[in-house]
Amino acid sequence: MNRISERLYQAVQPIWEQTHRHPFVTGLGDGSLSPHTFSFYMKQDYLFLLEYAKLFAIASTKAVDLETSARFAKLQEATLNEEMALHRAYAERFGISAAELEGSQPSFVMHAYTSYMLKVAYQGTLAELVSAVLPCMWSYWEIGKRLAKADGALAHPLYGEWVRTYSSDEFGELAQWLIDLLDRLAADSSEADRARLEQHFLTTSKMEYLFWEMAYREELWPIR
Ligand SMILES: Cc1ncc(CO)c(N)n1
Repeated sequence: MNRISERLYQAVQPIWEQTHRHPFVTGLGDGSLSPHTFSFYMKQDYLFLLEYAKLFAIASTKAVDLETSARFAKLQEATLNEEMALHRAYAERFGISAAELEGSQPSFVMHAYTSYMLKVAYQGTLAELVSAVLPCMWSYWEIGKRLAKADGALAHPLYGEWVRTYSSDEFGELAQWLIDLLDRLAADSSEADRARLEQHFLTTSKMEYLFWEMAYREELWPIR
């Protein structure tokens, strides 16, 4: 099969490599990241995941077969109750309540990123939706795997749990399922359709980078 995922992976390499070198990401691995900055990130990521989970609900309604529809419904459930539970547990350690997390002020980048994906989800095909949401999962898996190899990163008292979550086989299987699904959905698509999928994938890969940058700068909006 002509796997579109291979083409997408090649296309985003320059962006993903920049992401691996970003000081927020390297700081998670060597423990040099400030806890205050991490807590800022957690609040934005909590708002992000609340919107991200909705994308899976939309995907579930766009899926044709039972298995795909059910997997997306389960993915929404796991995002809200498992991935976001990690954030709630982290927040508690910082003395931030779940209500406070949900009531955080949304940053410009969080807003722009989730709005883009929701637009694609409402207007596009299931393949388009998947191509837009895939960099989130796939790039986190790549980051998790890379950080897991850094000395002491898995055992770090503050950031170890983050690294363990995103480098886990369980998270990797989810990402791989989404990659394989996109390959199947795009198997017979035209070059014009494939180019559109690549555009979404590039756009949200850049948004991922900007999300790290926003968190590192603790920037809510570039203008007051
Ligand atoms: C911004 C962002 N991208 C990806 C993930 C992984 O689901 C996450 N939690 N947050």
